[in-house]
Amino acid sequence: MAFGIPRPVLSLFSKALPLIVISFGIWDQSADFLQSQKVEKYLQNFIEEYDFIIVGAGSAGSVLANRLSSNPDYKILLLENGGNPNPMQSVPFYFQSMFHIPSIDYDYYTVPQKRSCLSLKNQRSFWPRGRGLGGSSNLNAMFWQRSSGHDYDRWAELSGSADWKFDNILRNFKNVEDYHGQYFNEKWHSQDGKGVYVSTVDNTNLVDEFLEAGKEMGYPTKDVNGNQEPSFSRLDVTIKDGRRFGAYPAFLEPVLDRSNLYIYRYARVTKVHLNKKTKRAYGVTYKRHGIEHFVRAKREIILSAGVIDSPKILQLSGIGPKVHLDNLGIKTVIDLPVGKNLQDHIMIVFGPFLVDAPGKTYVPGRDITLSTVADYFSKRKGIMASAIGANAIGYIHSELSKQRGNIWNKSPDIQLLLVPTNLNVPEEYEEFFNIKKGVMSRYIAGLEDVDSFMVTVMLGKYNSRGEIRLASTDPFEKPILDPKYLSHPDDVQILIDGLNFTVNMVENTKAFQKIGARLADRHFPGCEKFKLKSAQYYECYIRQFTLTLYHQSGTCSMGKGPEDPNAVVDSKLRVLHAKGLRVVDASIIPEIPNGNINAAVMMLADKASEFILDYWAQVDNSISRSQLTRELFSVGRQSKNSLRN
Ligand SMILES: Cc1cc2nc3c(=O)[nH]c(=O)nc-3n(C[C@H](O)[C@H](O)[C@H](O)COP(=O)(O)OP(=O)(O)OC[C@H]3O[C@@H](n4cnc5c(N)ncnc54)[C@H](O)[C@@H]3O)c2cc1C
Repeated sequence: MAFGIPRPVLSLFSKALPLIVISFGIWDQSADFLQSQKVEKYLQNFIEEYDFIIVGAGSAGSVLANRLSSNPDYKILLLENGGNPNPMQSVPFYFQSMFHIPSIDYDYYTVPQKRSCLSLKNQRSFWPRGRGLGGSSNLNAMFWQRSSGHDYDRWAELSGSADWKFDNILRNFKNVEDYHGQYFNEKWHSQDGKGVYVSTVDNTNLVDEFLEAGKEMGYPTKDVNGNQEPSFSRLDVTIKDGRRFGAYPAFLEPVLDRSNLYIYRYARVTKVHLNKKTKRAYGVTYKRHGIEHFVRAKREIILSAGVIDSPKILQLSGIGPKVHLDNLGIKTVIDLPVGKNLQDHIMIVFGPFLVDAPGKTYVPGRDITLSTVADYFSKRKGIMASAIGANAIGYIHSELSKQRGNIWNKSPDIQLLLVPTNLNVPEEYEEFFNIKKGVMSRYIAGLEDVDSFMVTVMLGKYNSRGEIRLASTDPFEKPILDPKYLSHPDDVQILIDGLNFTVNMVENTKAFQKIGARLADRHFPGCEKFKLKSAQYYECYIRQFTLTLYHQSGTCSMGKGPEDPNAVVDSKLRVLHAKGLRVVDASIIPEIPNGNINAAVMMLADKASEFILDYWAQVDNSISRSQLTRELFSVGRQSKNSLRN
């Protein structure tokens, strides 16, 4: 008989884990410091120059560095503010234990939200963001979701370019994945050993019940990563042999020996320099181990610092809303809506749903045994080989969406995620999500050892719009983040529909009735005055327990061009009115797709690399190199046919 590791021991372990991570971080940074000293003298005497400078080595930056350095004629510099991925990040089960550790997480918080996040400390949502080679792909929950094709057809509409239609980006999705999941079909997937390794989660607790219940509700079991329709499926993840497989092993590690790819770790970019007259971006300032440097770009600078830091760097460089920059005394070089259009996926962790079927769900403290741990480290299997135990997913339309009609021409607006795990480590949850002390333990009091599960209900379409602004001109100060969660009434209604659907599915389908599944008969703290399962109760739950699913996007939105008041970049991701400057990361997303966005970010980076390589191949074929250099650095005397890029 196996004995569970008691909850206090689990708790102690999750507190000790950061120490191991921090120690590695100190060692890694010191090693980088010593190594950097070798080139420091050289750097002080010369201005370095590269064809392309990529800022940020996250999901997007890693793809770009890989693709652009495939041309040996191009000299690429990749500047990354963090170090190597931490070995502890490879264990999927440690997912949330990696939050708040400065060497790997930026540890951002929003400003207090007005009518949402009520159970969170100071009503502030905690936004972890990954730091280091691989960026947020080192810190994420590893769910691999492409979203609905309709979402990309919408990008094409918003950008005015057919380049972004689903049919025209399917190739890019295939380019970035190495698919070993449950639904291999070469029309939709690629399995060529390149790209991110995708598998299907191997723990199957409650999966049959969930998929059967989905069918009873009218949703077939299908590949949600092919031509997505409203349907249910087991969950695909970026996990290989029980280990996280992020952007670093997929795109950077295989090309570290390319002699034309230079990677500076612990290098934080603080400014992009633009020629005042021509608006050509010609270099960046970065700080590495306390020393400031300037480096020049011959062809392009590409910002891939993520949805928070790319707009921040632009604003610090004078590219942003004039009113905001004026307030801070920054001279506006280009007036653009940088930082606006902030979107996110709100998740409501809903439940607990109790079941009369012992062993069907994970009860930490009972089911995490020494042999679970031994199994993981010897066979890389079991609950520790998944992020939060989540193992199945569904995409549905809200009632609101159905009422508005035409559902076959638009993407499902709700995602459901099955998490067959009891919430019995309340203190950890409070810490992970910045929840007020005691809220979770009050909510689950008495249910700690009961078999139960949760369903996360995710708002697939974000109708509210938030923004990111600088707090000051200090590049090291965190910016002001305001998602304005639930400020649009549709967002509340869609989530209410999602909670309603979930209770209906759990309590009224044969598949779940067989195991006696039902919503626990208790109120979420703060919602006691509402009748359980009423619309008012659901709204209260949603406003109390508003959590992010960490998919912030849209702050340097792609649009139709200079006439589009919402656009920061055009359909080729070039910053409007500038030359030699692109943004390529989650910030260019004009409208958030309905699935987790890592796949979309890698896809868009692959697409951007095609734009860049095609463009420069044409340029190189049409003019000589010396002419090219003259073109790029002529100050105030750009020739008539000067390059738009
Ligand atoms: C906790 C968490 C869970 C998530 N779960 C999932 C999931 O399960 N599935 C999914 O699809 N998506 C998930 N996501 C979202 C997804 O991982 C991100 O949207 C995606 O990785 C963003 O990629 P990016 O290239 O835009 O930015 P990032 O990957 O964040 O990369 C930005 C990089 O730029 C670097 N940088 C920042 N500022 C500077 C600077 N000034 N100078 C130099 N470098 C800089 C950063 O250190 C970082 O490495 C999750 C995200 C988080 C944070």
